[in-house]
Amino acid sequence: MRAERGLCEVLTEHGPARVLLQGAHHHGPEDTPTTGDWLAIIPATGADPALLDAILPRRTALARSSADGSSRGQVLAANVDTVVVTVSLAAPLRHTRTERLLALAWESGARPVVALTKADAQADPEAALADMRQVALGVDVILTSASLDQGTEALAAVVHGTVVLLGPSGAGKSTLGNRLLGQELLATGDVREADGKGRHTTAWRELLPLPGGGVLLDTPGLRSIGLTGSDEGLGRTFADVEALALECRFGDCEHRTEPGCAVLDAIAAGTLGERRLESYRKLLRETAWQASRTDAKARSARTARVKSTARQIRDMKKIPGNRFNRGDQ
Ligand SMILES: Nc1nc2c(ncn2[C@@H]2O[C@H](COP(=O)(O)OP(=O)(O)OP(=O)(O)O)[C@@H](O)[C@H]2O)c(=O)[nH]1
Ligand SMILES: [Zn+2]
Repeated sequence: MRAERGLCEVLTEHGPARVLLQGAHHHGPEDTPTTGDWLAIIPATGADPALLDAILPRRTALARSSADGSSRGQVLAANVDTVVVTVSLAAPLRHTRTERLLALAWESGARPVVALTKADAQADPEAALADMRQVALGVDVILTSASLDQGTEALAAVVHGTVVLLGPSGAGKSTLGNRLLGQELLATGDVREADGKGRHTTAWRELLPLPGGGVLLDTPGLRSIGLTGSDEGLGRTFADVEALALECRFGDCEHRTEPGCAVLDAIAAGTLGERRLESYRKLLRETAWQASRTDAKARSARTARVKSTARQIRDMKKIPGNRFNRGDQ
């Protein structure tokens, strides 16, 4: 359920228990339990406390790179199935931020869903919905309003397993979480303003059971998460741009002024928004920087691999009737 220095709280078949982390489990993120992990523990005997034996392999891992620049990211939550990217309609939409969170979700191995919150605060929520569907490709986008009691069931229908809510402060994550839980278990902005404690008072790590099955995972660390040093997640988020880029004449096309650039052609034709390309570039720069910081060699190897694959695909296409050009490659 939660891990603090040297100690973690777990749920066992007999209820909650405290487990001591031994020295061997303090080396890296893979050896440190995090919320959502499955652990093998050595039960307490007599005066001896329960001990951590092993962390089971993680199906998914939401991570951010460590602030000290060390090469391994900090895993903020393990085994998350659904990431609800929460976007408030009460403020101007900032798509790059949404795309960053979508990339992070794909990267983790979980399935993202977008929840548009505060639909009551929008003059034209349907237009915002249509807009978001262009940003969140291949992702369910659900319009919700806690004030109007809208969208909770639709959202509950598309989330499964272990669920986390990601989004900026004030987006309505806690409010939405309470709707999914069917109880006021998370402190929302109103409460925080009333008791004067300010933001981020949800300073616990918890797994809260959802009425339809699964759990809601709420950890404070997830509230300020950024991108980790890999761009697989970006590839999923910007599948439209990446597919076009494969059609560019030059394998290392930067889609700026190059002739035969399929990306620029699509922008000129109005089938790809310019903002989308800018966002893609910005996030690529971020991951490139993160990646070069964490593992420059792996990064350049990957870049070379992608380029040569793109080149091969293009070369094959130039040869009519090429056996590699039948659509099954
Ligand atoms: N009008 C309107 N306001 C809402 C809605 N949902 C949440 N709010 C308000 O938005 C504010 C922030 O909501 P929270 O749920 O606390 O937001 P949060 O994302 O959990 O914020 P942090 O804990 O700071 O990350 C509160 O004052 C809520 O009452 C909604 O559907 N409509
Ligand atoms: Zn191009």
